[in-house]
Amino acid sequence: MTKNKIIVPLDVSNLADAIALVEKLPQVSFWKVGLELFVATGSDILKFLKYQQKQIFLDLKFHDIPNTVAGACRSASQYEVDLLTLHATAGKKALQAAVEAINTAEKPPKLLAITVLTSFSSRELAFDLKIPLELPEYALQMAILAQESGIDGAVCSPQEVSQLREVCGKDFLLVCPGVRPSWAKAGDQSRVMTPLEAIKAGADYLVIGRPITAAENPVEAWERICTEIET
Ligand SMILES: O=c1ccn([C@@H]2O[C@H](COP(=O)(O)O)[C@@H](O)[C@H]2O)c(=O)[nH]1
Repeated sequence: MTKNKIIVPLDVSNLADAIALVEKLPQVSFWKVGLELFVATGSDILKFLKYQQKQIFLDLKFHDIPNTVAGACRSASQYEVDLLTLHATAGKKALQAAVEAINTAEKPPKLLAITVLTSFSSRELAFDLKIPLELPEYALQMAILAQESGIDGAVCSPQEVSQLREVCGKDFLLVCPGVRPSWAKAGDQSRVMTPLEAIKAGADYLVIGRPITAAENPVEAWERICTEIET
């Protein structure tokens, strides 16, 4: 079912607001917990989502030396979340250490490597970060690095997903934020596509936040997106 492909981020600053959002949208089966909420509430929100039998994407984007990344992944594994992120730019040794660290967990999460944050434009990548490759090529190289290190999948913009799918194959999980229906504002996202375009391009999951959570009527926004994808 297409709606199971949509992950909604709980980008709020406290547990009460997070619970209110989950209760407002009982149709959503997959929620993302990111830095803002996890730093504020720790594992309480994860326990709540587990109790509600929701799937959980813990998006903490680890980026550190191999030993520290491994320790963070080991600690995160205890929560039995479904997806967990780290940056591909942490490098091969850190990626491999992460894979090894979660292997001993009872129910290890799928690890996803961030390729290039969807808020980045080509211009920022070239001029601010001084990356000498074109953005799509750089995102692809980050995904290949992750795959060769044993990581399960990547987070990328929908604009790069078809190329990553072609090179990395059907079993490599591709999760896309930077998704905007035609009627929603892009905000700080630079590399966007509509939900239908992103699915057609080969994304396994779409992360759609503000178009739903900041809408006047989140339930209506969710249903509108599901209808757009299904038709
Ligand atoms: O490259 C990335 C990686 C993660 N994100 C996260 O996804 C959501 C997107 O929310 P919107 O409101 O739909 O913009 C947010 O939690 C980000 O931290 C991303 O946007 N890009």
